[in-house]
Amino acid sequence: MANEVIGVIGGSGLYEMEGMTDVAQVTVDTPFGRPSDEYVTGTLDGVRMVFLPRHGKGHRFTPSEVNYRANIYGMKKLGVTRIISVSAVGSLREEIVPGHIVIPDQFIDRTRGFRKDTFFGNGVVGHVQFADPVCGELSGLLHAAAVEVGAVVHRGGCYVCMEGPAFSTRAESHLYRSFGASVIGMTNLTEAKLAREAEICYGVIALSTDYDCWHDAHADVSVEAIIAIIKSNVASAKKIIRQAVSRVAAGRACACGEALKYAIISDTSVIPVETRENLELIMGKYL
Ligand SMILES: CSC[C@H]1O[C@H](OP(=O)(O)O)[C@H](O)[C@@H]1O
Ligand SMILES: Nc1ncnc2[nH]cnc12
Repeated sequence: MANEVIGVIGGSGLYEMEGMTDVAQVTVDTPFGRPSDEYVTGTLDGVRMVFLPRHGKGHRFTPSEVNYRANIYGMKKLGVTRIISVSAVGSLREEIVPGHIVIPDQFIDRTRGFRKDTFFGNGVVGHVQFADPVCGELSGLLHAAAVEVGAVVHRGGCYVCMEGPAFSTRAESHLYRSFGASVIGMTNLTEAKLAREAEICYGVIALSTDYDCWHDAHADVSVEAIIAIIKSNVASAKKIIRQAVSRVAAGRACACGEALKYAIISDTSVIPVETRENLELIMGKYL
């Protein structure tokens, strides 16, 4: 585990990670602007960790305002090779009861282009594979950890990533159900894309907090109800992280660490100097 650093991005209701030792607050500068907050570095059961609250402490950024590029860049700069996202999601399936955990393995993009969701552009073009958008190895660990701590967990499932910040209309909620999707949220797809481009493994612990607004026998989603469920389940999410982190092996057997190897199509001899400098950390070895 010597060189492995695990990042945790905390979503709604998870603004800090207790239990770490050697804790430090780190401000990270990036070519893409400011991350959501200071990163908190430390050690959890002997494993080096970096924590970042996605919406900032005090929940200051909407899902569209979060600077996902800066957040992922900062993780890379701090040496993170695997990111665990903890997120609140609405359930689109009867069997995913509020309080259950889902480890999603697919996404549907319903964002509207307001977010910067790629490091490419400004003279360098690349296309990463994204057929399997989360790291299978890390997701397997998260699933096993959830089982071990006694959570009710669903392995796999499709996460619809909507723009927000308003929740869905009832017609949209039924539409997503007709797609066969499992859960809905507003953040994870954007992060997963950038993590892939940064060659960082990405896995999600999604906490089902509500039945969105499709279910006749349950109240429509509200922030109040979401927060209540998060409060009673956040301890379980933290246990899952701790359990998963203790099982992470040194070295990665997955392909996430080479995601850019065959992705860049630009003639690297014509990449502008500033672009090259900004992307040195992310893809310098390929340019
Ligand atoms: C507070 S309800 C909606 C909010 O919760 C989820 O956030 P996160 O993914 O950061 O846990 C959802 O995506 C919305 O941003
Ligand atoms: N129903 C819902 N829609 C979108 N994001 C959510 N996060 C938690 N519940 C949600």
